[in-house]
Amino acid sequence: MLAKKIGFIGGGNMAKAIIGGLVNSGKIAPSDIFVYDRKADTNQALAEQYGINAAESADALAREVDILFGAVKPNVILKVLKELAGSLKKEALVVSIAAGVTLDSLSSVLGYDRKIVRAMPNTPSLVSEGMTSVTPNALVESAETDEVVAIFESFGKAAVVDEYLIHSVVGVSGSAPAYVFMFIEAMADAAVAGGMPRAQAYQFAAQTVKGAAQMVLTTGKHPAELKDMVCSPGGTTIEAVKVLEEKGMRSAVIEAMQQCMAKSEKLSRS
Ligand SMILES: NC(=O)C1=CN([C@@H]2O[C@H](COP(=O)(O)OP(=O)(O)OC[C@H]3O[C@@H](n4cnc5c(N)ncnc54)[C@H](OP(=O)(O)O)[C@@H]3O)[C@@H](O)[C@H]2O)C=CC1
Ligand SMILES: O=C(O)[C@@H]1CCC=N1
Repeated sequence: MLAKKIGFIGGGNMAKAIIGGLVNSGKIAPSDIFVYDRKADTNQALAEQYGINAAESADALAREVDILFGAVKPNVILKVLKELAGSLKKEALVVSIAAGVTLDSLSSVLGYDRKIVRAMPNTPSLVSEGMTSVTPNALVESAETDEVVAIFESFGKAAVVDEYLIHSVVGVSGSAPAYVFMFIEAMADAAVAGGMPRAQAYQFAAQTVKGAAQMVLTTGKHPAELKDMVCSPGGTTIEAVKVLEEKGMRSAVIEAMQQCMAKSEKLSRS
């Protein structure tokens, strides 16, 4: 059990995924989790769903917690953290999950003596399959970094990365569930076109993506070798592979991710 009080400023999609993952892990008591969103109904819904505490204000939450997650949009996070900085406990650690907001800009509003971690999680955290990067500033001790990694590992995988790699992380895991959902939706559409009921099509497509991912993670084989194992000579799969190559699937994915990473870089300069 983690004997720390953890707070969330912002109770939107990502905060909900982390809170859900943490509570489901059983590694922290829901009574040690606090949330403050500017919408009262969001606070109430999260408190009811997960048995956590809804704080009365951002300041009240900041005074209470040992680890504070900044889970508001990148364009407001600096203003929000600046306003509550004076209420934080001296030793409290701040974890920002905002895309494109650098450790330096976070320090500029929280104080250069504040322990800060930049993290980039993703929404599969909600089903305990998250992938999160963790980047501490120089003041964070290694035991504290381990603690933050352990928090994220309670609902998935986590790894420490250098700050310059965060743009790649945004592209390959932070934003990536969206592209995978589009892929699943497109596969299901084709199955529906072939006559399969919609719900069954989603089940077949999603389980196949999950199984293929599991093969990459557990067999140690190159993805190309795994693809070759599916392509029977003169068979069905190679026909699909040919069309995906003709339509430029690989370059579409690479270019899409490069745009995503470029936006992450642009956000960090603004
Ligand atoms: N969604 C994702 O997959 C991922 C998101 N992130 C990062 O997580 C952060 C949150 O993203 P996401 O959850 O998608 O966004 P959401 O818009 O879903 O959540 C943000 C929440 O914060 C609320 N909020 C805004 N201002 C304040 C304030 N001053 N005080 C308290 N609450 C406030 C918003 O309310 P309102 O709706 O009224 O504005 C909203 O409910 C972003 O910085 C994003 O970069 C990182 C990785 C993945
Ligand atoms: O779209 C966004 O900006 C956020 C960051 C990573 C995933 N969602």
